[in-house]
Amino acid sequence: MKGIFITFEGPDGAGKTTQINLLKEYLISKGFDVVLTREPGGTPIGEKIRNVILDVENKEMDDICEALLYAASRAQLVKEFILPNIEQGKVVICDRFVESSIVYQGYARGIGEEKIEAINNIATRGLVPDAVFLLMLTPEEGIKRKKNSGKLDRLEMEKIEFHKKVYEGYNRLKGKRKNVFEIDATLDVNLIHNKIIGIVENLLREE
Ligand SMILES: Nc1ncnc2c1ncn2[C@@H]1O[C@H](COP(=O)(O)OP(=O)(O)OP(=O)(O)O)[C@@H](O)[C@H]1O
Ligand SMILES: Cc1cn([C@H]2C[C@H](O)[C@@H](COP(=O)(O)O)O2)c(=O)[nH]c1=O
Repeated sequence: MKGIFITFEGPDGAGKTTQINLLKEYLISKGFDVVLTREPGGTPIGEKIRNVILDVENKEMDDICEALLYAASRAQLVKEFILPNIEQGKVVICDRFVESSIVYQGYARGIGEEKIEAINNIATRGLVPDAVFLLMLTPEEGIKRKKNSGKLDRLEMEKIEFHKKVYEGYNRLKGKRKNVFEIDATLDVNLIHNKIIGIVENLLREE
């Protein structure tokens, strides 16, 4: 059996990591072979790229340079980790994927969705997630959560206007894609988890 590819999206601090870990435990308890990864990063090369992108010292980074670095990390991750694991029949769960680039670089930075898709069609080799869980939370609430939980990276330190555009960008994107499942991230952690399980169970039945 071929594996399944699930991604999590949403503004910073929406609760992706929390839900990814819960979903992993649930699927393992049902006997699935599950692997987790994240973007940017997830491979030795990708983690180096992540450090460059998110370093707060890199204030002068050009927007196109940023978009290409995210795509470079993704290209390595798809080739080295995601595709081989899907081929081996595993459930691959990724913290962010192309949708983040479309929203953060394409919309919030203003590069445009078409250019971001063009770069990323090369990076992903055409791979599309079976399901994208979009955890939606207002920028104010997301940044408050992040500030309470530790240091902010270069993207998280952007002005509130940038985070408002990210929120707007996800709202625009969600209607356009059949594989995107929006979930209210202000709900209780377990309630969100149960909603996700319901959708994943359906997906697994269809496989
Ligand atoms: N449903 C929830 N309600 C309230 N707080 C939550 C909820 N889910 C997660 N949190 C808390 O919000 C903070 C951010 O959660 P988490 O790290 O899972 O978010 P994230 O989306 O992975 O963040 P990032 O944008 O850095 O990837 C953590 O302190 C976590 O405990
Ligand atoms: C994949 C991807 C990510 N981003 C942004 C989103 C976040 O602010 C950071 C990643 O940090 P996280 O704590 O691991 O969520 O990078 C982006 O702008 N574009 C992308 O393609």
